[in-house]
Amino acid sequence: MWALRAAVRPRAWLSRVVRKCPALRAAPPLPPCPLRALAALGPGDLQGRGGGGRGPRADGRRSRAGAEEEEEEEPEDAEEEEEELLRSEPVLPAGAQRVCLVHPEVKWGPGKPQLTRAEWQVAEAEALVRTLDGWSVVETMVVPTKTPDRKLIFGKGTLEHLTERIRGLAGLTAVFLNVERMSTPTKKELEAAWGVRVFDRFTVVLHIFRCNARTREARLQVALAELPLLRSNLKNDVARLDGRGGGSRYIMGSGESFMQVQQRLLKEKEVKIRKALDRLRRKRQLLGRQRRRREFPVVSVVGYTNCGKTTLIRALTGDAAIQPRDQLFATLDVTAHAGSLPSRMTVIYMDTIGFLSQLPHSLIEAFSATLEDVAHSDLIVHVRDVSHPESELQKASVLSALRGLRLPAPLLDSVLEVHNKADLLPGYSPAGPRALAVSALLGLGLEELKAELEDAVLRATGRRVLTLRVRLAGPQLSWLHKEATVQQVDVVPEAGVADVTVIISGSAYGKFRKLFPE
Ligand SMILES: Nc1nc2c(ncn2[C@@H]2O[C@H](COP(=O)(O)OP(=O)(O)OP(=O)(O)O)[C@@H](O)[C@H]2O)c(=O)[nH]1
Ligand SMILES: [Mg+2]
Repeated sequence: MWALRAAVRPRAWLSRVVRKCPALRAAPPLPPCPLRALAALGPGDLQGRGGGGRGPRADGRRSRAGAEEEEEEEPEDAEEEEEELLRSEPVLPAGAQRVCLVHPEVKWGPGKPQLTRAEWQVAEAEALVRTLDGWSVVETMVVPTKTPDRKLIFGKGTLEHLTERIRGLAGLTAVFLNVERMSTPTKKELEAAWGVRVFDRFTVVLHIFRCNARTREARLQVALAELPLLRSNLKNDVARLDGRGGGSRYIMGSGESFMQVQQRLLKEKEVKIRKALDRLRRKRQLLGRQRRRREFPVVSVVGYTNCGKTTLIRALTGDAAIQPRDQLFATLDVTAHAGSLPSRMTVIYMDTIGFLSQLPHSLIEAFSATLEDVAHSDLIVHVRDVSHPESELQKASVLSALRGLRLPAPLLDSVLEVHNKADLLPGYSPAGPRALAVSALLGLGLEELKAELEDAVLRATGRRVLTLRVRLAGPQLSWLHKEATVQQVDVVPEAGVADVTVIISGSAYGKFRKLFPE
């Protein structure tokens, strides 16, 4: 869920990212850079950075805004320094894993999750595992617990029974314990008891994010989210060294122990990452301002992960270079794509990162700034996978996350719901207003959706459809072509005039009246 500029990277850089993440499930090969540049223009950067200028301005004119605001100079070695910050070992092992999924079910008490059901949480955890290439769930165990906050999560008897079952599973290589975050001592004890590596949801989601992050901002955000893990690993390493009498020793002449040096290095790394992120964020904000000045209406497409946001944008824009994938968190970078509505009005669709219920907190914190752009859009489209058994719960998590973004009230009130994957539910029709059923995959219901989008965008942006009489000899007609969307021109030759139907913003209409006051 988050917005950022998809930078066009040199090919070598892309292949390095892919190589670093061998565990990602069969992601289709990245298209060559020029294609990617077309598919993933950054917010507002509609000329693309070296991307060949496929902007909504089909007339090939350059935007006015570009020169008006100075771009902040990036320090020369910024990119190199960022690459250095991003260099670290993957958090999960490479290669195939045979996983036992253990889901602690809290049946009662304050720890009982609201709204969710064990089967759904289990299905979601299984989907997370399946997202990683070569990983499979060989056994799923839903294990009751009254004490999820205790060090070992389960009561003594339950844990013994669980350990026996896990130890009895042939060929097991890891356990995915479906808790948000596990402390290092818990992890160590469980690994010792079960004889395989144990991961929590934070680690698994983080690894998926790491594999899917493409842009500098997304990669830096993952690196920031990774720091708590590095800190707890450090404690672990130091405890081990201490056992051998090494961890608390002073490094010769420095007056600092190994632990202190490592902590200082991590702190310095955090400061550098935050600084680099700030720099990229300021750039994004600048691009956003420029985009707003260009006055293309912006439609943010949000929704639960895997609901079909990217597929819908591909269908609405006809941009075949956009790559949807049957994978959780396929989209990690917010990208902008130009499309046109029935009246030929150009809108920018922002593809965003998907929501997940119980997304680990530090990941939310690391990525939340990229959702800033949603707050600046003119309309939000909430895509829902209505074929999903827990579609209502997914809707509730998305709405609660949207409320958390403190969006302007009119934007929140005007959310348009798109009920996607209707092809999987023959005869489906949405209940309630402001909702439309579509199949983004099969292209069903898209014309109705575009018409609805157009109405909603006109309402939200104060644009109007007007028919203006202009003199053919004067500059009005070409001015309108530049500053508004011309829908129709009816020439009245005997009078030397034309009736021009346009979609025009309030400010452009004001300018028109001032320039041509007859
Ligand atoms: N049957 C059916 N499948 C669809 C439809 N729309 C999308 N899908 C499939 O759903 C899967 C996810 O689609 P995406 O468009 O990548 O979903 P997303 O919401 O962008 O996912 P993330 O970026 O991971 O959050 C893909 O396998 C799509 O082919 C639809 O209308 N019908
Ligand atoms: Mg997507």
